[in-house]
Amino acid sequence: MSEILLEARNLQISFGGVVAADDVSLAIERGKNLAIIGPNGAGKTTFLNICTGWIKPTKGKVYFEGQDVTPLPPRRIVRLGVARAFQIPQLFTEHTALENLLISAAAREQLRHPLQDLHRIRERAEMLHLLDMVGCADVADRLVVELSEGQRKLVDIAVALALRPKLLLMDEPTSGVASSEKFKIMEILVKALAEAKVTSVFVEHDMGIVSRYADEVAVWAAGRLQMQGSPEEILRHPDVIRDVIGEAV
Ligand SMILES: Nc1ncnc2c1ncn2[C@@H]1O[C@H](COP(=O)(O)OP(=O)(O)OP(=O)(O)O)[C@@H](O)[C@H]1O
Repeated sequence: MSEILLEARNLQISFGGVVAADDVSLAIERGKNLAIIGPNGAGKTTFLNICTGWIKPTKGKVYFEGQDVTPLPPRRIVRLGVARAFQIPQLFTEHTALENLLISAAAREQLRHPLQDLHRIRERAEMLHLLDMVGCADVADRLVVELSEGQRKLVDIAVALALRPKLLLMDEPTSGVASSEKFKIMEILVKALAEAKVTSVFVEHDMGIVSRYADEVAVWAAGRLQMQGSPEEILRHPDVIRDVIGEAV
């Protein structure tokens, strides 16, 4: 039986004259990979920012595992199990890949001075396993600044998984990566999410990626959720082809 992990109800927010969320209601099922598609400025990132508590809606609510998380600060929402990965990986570039995961583990365990106490963090084996899950075990001791963009994306996902999330929200996980590498990264990512039993939402502009890796697709336009359904149904819809994709996938 399907179970709702996160539910947004009637979200509303405007920035000046721009309506970035206009009565948005969306339910995310546990265990699914949901893709969000839509033109630039449609409000996709705003939706993720509301779910993580970074932006507070003027109306509407977000429920995570049935709990109203709308008024909570972002760090409390992270602790409940909602993690975020960004279009540009948010990593400490002068630290190694493993150290970045250890810092994440330290944040999870609420250690006060993670950077000073890195060698004392006990979760080393768990972090090495996460790096292995994203195919980056061999670069564990390399500085992030030396890694390829693709490796940084994967390490960034491992850093998010180090928080032991139940839900991972991602803004264009494969952007900035050569198209030949995109599918390889998504393949690794989707496998790692399944192994860690993490539900995901990812904003994506590449319809090839959406059709292959999303279980469900939500279409955004002008701050509104226009439709939601299976990739087969959504990517063939004439309105989606006309307004979002430009041509059939
Ligand atoms: N903090 C903010 N202050 C002012 N305007 C904002 C803010 N955040 C978003 N907006 C505006 O709200 C609208 C929706 O932005 P958002 O980033 O959510 O769109 P998007 O669908 O993610 O776009 P893209 O695909 O280009 O990333 C845009 O017009 C944007 O300029």
